[in-house]
Parts: sequence; structure tokens; C-alpha cells
Amino acid sequence: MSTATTRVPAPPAPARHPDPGAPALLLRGLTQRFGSVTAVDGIDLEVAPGEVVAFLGPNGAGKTSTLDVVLGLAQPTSGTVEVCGTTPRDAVDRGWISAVMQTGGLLKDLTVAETVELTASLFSSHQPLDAVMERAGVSGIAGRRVGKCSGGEQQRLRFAMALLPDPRLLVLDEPTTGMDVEGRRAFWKAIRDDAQRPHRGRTVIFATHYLEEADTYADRVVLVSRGRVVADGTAAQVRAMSSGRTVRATWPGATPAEVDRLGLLGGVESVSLVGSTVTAHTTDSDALARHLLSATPCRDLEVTARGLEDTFLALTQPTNAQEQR
Ligand SMILES: Nc1ncnc2c1ncn2[C@@H]1O[C@H](COP(=O)(O)OP(=O)(O)OP(=O)(O)O)[C@@H](O)[C@H]1O
Repeated sequence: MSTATTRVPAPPAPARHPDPGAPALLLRGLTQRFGSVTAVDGIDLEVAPGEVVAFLGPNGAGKTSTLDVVLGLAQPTSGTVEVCGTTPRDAVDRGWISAVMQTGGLLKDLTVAETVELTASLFSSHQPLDAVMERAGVSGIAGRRVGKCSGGEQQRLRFAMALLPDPRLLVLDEPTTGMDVEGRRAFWKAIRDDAQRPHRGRTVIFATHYLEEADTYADRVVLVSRGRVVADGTAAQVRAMSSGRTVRATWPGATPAEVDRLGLLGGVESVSLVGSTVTAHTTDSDALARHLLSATPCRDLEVTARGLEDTFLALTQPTNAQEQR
């Protein structure tokens, strides 16, 4: 009988760095259903290395369901996800992706430094502890017990823990919920300073329902509603998606019927009357302003570009037809 043995090739050594040409994140047709609820409804998204992306949407838009799949915490119903060119699980194992979640993961009797040290012991290799604490802005509170740290300090500590493997992709799920203004500012300063360090190329994706956070801290805003991407671009581009302007004026003694008739003018999308203030959204503000100043007793006329908030509402609020479904 032959005793020939079959040589089994050794598994390839783990790559220490992701393929530089691979997107930091690639979602194709990502769908997540929970029973009859479609939480994520076919999301396609490609994020390049180094981008800071806000995943913005109202409650229940599907942000957490998407990020859970990206982090390998859940399997999608259908569609594909690649993190740095590999599967989420593999990316987690290699330390290429890590997360700052809203809650959990902290023991309140340990100090900040002990927490970072304990977390570091779980990695086969990690960044120097002093360096991650410095970058996350917790060096000054190294000896403080976690239970005595404010919400913002605890989030910066989670950030320090997430930096230990020096991840290429950092995922933050509504990281500043419940923080005061100063805590939010300090947290975002630490995140931005880290992302802007030369040659790091760290990609950051953060879920938020704070418009101002998306506007201020993200290079790119991906607006999601009902499990779908409804806008994608810089904050300025997303704002411009709901074209048009807001025209506001004081109309003493206006009747609802008179104000409703403004809706018949070309370009007027909506009009409302509160007290004697008329507010209209229109794609032709010149024509509406001319009409208000010449054919009505309106005064104190104001024309403003739509804000991100108007766009957010316009793109995420259900239409009547959707409400009736
Ligand atoms: N495990 C689950 N079982 C059933 N339904 C779920 C589950 N997880 C999420 N959902 C539903 O899926 C939808 C999307 O939820 P998800 O938490 O992803 O939204 P979100 O944008 O993160 O919202 P929030 O900002 O409130 O956290 C919601 O309708 C939610 O109730």
C-alpha cells in the first residue's frame, strides 16, 4: 500500500496591512429584515480610505442594523459587505476595524489606565498605551475610576480602547448621545485630530441623528431613511439636493385662503401661515418675492437658502402616500 503523503499548503500568513487599493467599506445591496420589518433595504455604499462619513438618519432609519453587519455582529439577510477588501469577521480579527459603541464594555471600578491596559492584553499586538490615551484625550484622567468619569470622558476612553489595534476603519454608533455640548466638542476634537494626523488614512464612519454633527465633522454625509440611502455627498451637496429657497414675510391680516393661493404660483412647493408670518418653500424665489411685494401688503421679506435641517426633513419625512401604506 502506498504511504505517499499529501502536502497540505500552509495557510497564508495574515496580511498586516489591507490592500491599499481596497475601499475601506463596500456594501452591495445590503438588506436586513427582522420578521416583517425591513430595517435595511438594499444599501449600496463605497467609502474610500481616509474619509470621515456621517451616516445620518432619523430614529429607526436602519443605521445600527447596517453598522452591526459592518462590524460582523450580524449576518445580513442578503447583499454583501467588505471591510478593507475582506469579510467583517476577518477585518475584526486583523484589527483593521473597531468600534466605539454608545454603552457597555466598561467596568466602573477600574481606572481609565487599567481599562486600557486590560483591553490591550486581549490583543496579540497593539499600539503603545500612552500614545492611544494621549490621542483619545484621556491621559489627564488616567488614574480616575471609570465610574467617576462623565459620559464624554467614558466615550473618549472607549475611543482609546478602539485605537489599540490601530484600525483602518473606525465605526462610531451615535457616540455623543446624551453628552453635554462641551463633552461633544472634546470628543469630536479627539476624533478629528486623530483622523487628520498625516499619513494615517484612518476612515471614520459615524451614525448620528444630530445634523449639526454631520455638518461640522464629516467630509461626506450619507443620509438614510427607511433603510435606504436618500442622499450622499458633502453637507453642502446634500443641502443643495432639496433645491430652492425659503421665503418668509409678514402679511398683516392675511387669510388662509389668500396664503393658499400662493401655492398656485410657479415653483412654490409649500406654504404656511403662522400668525401674520407667511413661509413658503419655492424653486423660484425671485418670482415669489416680486409677487409678494407688488400684489400683497407683505413686508419684511426674507429669502434664505434651505438648511441641512430642511433637506433632512424634506428627504426623510414620509410622503402622504407612504404614510397610507
Ligand atoms: N433585532 C431586531 N428585531 C426586530 N426589529 C429590529 C431589530 N433591530 C432593529 N429593528 C427595527 O429595524 C428598524 C431599524 O432600526 P435601527 O436600530 O437599525 O435604526 P437606527 O437608524 O439605528 O435608529 P436609532 O437612531 O433609533 O438607533 C427599526 O424599525 C427597528 O425597530
